[in-house]
Amino acid sequence: MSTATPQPRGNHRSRAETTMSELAIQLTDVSLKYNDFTALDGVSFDVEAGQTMALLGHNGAGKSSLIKIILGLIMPTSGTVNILGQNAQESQAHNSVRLGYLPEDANFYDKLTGCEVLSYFAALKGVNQPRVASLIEEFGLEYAQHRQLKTYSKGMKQRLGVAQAILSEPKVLLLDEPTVGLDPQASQFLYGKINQLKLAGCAVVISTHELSLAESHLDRALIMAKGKRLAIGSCAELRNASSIKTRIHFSELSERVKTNAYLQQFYQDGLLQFDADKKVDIVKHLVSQCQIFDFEIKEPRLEDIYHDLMGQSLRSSVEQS
Ligand SMILES: Nc1ncnc2c1ncn2[C@@H]1O[C@H](COP(=O)(O)OP(=O)(O)OP(=O)(O)O)[C@@H](O)[C@H]1O
Repeated sequence: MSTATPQPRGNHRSRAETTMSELAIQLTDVSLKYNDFTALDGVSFDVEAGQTMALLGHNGAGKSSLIKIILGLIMPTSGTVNILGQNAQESQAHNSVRLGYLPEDANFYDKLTGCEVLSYFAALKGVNQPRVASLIEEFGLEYAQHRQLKTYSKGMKQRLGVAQAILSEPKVLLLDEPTVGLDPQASQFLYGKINQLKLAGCAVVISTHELSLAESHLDRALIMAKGKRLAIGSCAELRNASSIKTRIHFSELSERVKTNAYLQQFYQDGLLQFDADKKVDIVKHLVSQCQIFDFEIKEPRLEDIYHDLMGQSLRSSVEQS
């Protein structure tokens, strides 16, 4: 089983350089049992302020359970959870303003209007009415704000749910499958909003099955399988952990590549195929030694990496049984 452990990350500071106060979310060795069933098994990860972490995994992998633990809604059976520098359970009341949460299948009382729902949460969180009005407008719900929720479509309810989650401009935002039911424009708008919050220092955790959408917006991903951490890292780090090769296609004659002492080991079926961490060296050789400038690099997408790592995990658990 491949596991990408957190390495010093491109633009990000290494763990040693990150001070405790910048770690918005910190879970250490967290396990959770529902009666005899182990839903989470020794999961550790952290999220820095201003970073987006995607939670990925099969149905029942434990993503929603992790989010509820971060919120302090359920207690882990063991392990520690620190949110914004405080223990999650002890600081639950205080955190209700600093944390924003969109539950999976968010359901509000459907006799209320959209405006009433947001105003209710605004009152709970001490948020003023102009903020409610501006979110209703931004999320394209102005025309329906005085209609009861039972007249809303799924996507309209989801927009309202996301508006509710970011109402108090939280320091930690937890979104459980936020793009389900959203049309492509609304999804892009949501990720745009998330980017704004990140710039303001918000740590964002998104549980999602929509990998291609999440890929360009996440800083790191945590891949869960059967309650365990399967892999964690940036897309580049996960690529390195995956067995899927990066490929370079070139339109020019490949004779120079075939005969190059370094490149020939990666040459196969008319293209170069190699592990992601060799990319820089290979491109340097192509350009400086072979004078080949017209080529296309095809890196594995997050979805391919996900399936590969899940497959490796499945094979390893079959071998162990
Ligand atoms: N209250 C509960 N009582 C018993 N088992 C539970 C409870 N809540 C969740 N589980 C179990 O814990 C496991 C993890 O559930 P969880 O909802 O965290 O998964 P998930 O990764 O969010 O799944 P999905 O992608 O389907 O939403 C599942 O096997 C689920 O059946």
